[in-house]
Amino acid sequence: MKSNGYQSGFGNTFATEAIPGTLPVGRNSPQRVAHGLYAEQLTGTAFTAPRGENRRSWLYRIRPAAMHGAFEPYAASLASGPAFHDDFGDAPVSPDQLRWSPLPIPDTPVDFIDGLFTMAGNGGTDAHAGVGIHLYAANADMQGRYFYSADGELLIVPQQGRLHIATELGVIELEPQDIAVIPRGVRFRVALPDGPSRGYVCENFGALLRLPDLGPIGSNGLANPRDFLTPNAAYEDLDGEFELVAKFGGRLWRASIDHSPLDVVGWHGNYAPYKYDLRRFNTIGSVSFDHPDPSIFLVLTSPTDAPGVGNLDFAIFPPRWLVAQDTFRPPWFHRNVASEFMGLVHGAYDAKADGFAPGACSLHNCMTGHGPDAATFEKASKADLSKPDVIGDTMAFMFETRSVIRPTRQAMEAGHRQRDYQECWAGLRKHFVAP
Ligand SMILES: O=C(O)Cc1cc(O)ccc1O
Ligand SMILES: [Fe+2]
Repeated sequence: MKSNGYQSGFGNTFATEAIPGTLPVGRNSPQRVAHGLYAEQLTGTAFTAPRGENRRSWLYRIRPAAMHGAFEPYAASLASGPAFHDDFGDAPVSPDQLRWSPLPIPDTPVDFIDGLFTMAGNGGTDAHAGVGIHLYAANADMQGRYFYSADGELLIVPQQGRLHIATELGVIELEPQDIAVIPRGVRFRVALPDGPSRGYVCENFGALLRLPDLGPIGSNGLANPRDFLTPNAAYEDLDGEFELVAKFGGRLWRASIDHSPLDVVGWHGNYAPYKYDLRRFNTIGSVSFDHPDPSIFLVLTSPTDAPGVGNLDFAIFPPRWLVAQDTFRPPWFHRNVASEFMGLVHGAYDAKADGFAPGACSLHNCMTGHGPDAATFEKASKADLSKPDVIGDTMAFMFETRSVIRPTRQAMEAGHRQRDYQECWAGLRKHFVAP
C-alpha cells in the first residue's frame, strides 16, 4: 500500500478520501454510502467525554471490521511463545539500577509482531493506567497478517531501519528519529524496507497522549502542533487467506480473515495515527546557569487526574548547545519520585560515556540514585566553561511514569542485560577534605 501523503496538525479534525466523493456530506451515516462502502464509527474516548477530550473517527470501508473468524490464543512461531504481553508479574522489584545492551537482531525470519519483547511495565488496560514497555528486533515484513492492540495506544520509536506502517487510516513511513502513535484498535501491518530493524514501543494504558501545556514558555516551542502528521486515506482491496492478530487483555489472539482489513477508502474525525520527526523539536535550555529539569524536554504526555503528574511522559534529549556557566553541564546526580525507562536512538547520551549504545535501554525506578557515570563526571567537572559546547550527534529519550516500572522476568533473565551496570559509578572517588 503506497502512502498518499499526510495532513498536518496535532489532534485536528481531519477529512480525507482516496476516491473523490467517498465522504458523505452533512451526515455521518447515510442510508447508502458512496461507492457501495460501509460506514463504521471508531471511538477512542467515552461517548460523553468532554468535547476537548472527545476522539472518534468515521470510516467508510469495503467491509465492516466485524467480518473475521473466531479468535483463538496466538501461539507465535517462536519456540518460546509470544514474548509480547502484559506479564509484569507480582514478584518483588529490586531498586537496583538496570541496563540492557541492544536486543540482538534475530538470525531467522521474524516480523514486527513476533519481534516484540516485553521489557517492563506497570498497571494495565483494566486499570486504565500504566504502560507496557517493549523492544522489537525484526528482519521480515508482516506478510498476510494484520495487528491491532485493544489495550492501549502504541508509541513506536524506531532505532535502526525504516518502518512502513500501513494502517486502516493510511500509510505512515518512519525512519529512526521519527516516532509514530497508533491509536488503540487501529489495525496495521509493518514492512521493513531496510531489512534488519530495531526499536522501542511504549503501550499507553492511560489517557491519550497529548501535547504538554507550555506555561511561561508561551505559545510556541518544544514540539509544535503543525509538525505532527496524520496520513491521508489509502486502502487495499485484497481477498485471500490472512490473519488478524489482536492484543486484548494483555494477551495475543489470532483469527482468520479472508480480506485485508486495510480497506478504508475515506475517513473523517480526530482519532487517527500520527507521526512526528523528533529533529523538529524546539529545544529549550538554560542560557545562564544550572542544568534544568528534564520536563523542558517533554514531547508528549498522558496526564492523570493529579495536576502535573503524568501517567506517561515521553521526553527526548536532542542535539543542543550547552552554555551554562559555573555549572556541571550534563545531567546531575538525582533520585526522582517518578520512574524512568531510557533508550538511545542515535549517537551518544551526555550522561553516559560508555555502555549505553544506540538500541540499549536503562531503568531507574522511583528514588533509585543515578546520574553521570564516573568518566562523564570526571570530564565535565574539568571542562572549560568559557566556550559553548555543542552536543550534535544524539537522540536519547525517556518513558517516565508515576508508578514503579516492573521489569519482566524475561528482561531480568535476558542475555543482553548488563549485570555489571552499577560498576559505572564505582570509579567516583571520594574528594571530600574536611576544612
Ligand atoms: O539521565 C537521566 O536520568 C534522565 C535525566 C536527564 C536530565 O537532563 C535530568 C534528569 C534526568 O532524570
Ligand atoms: Fe534520571
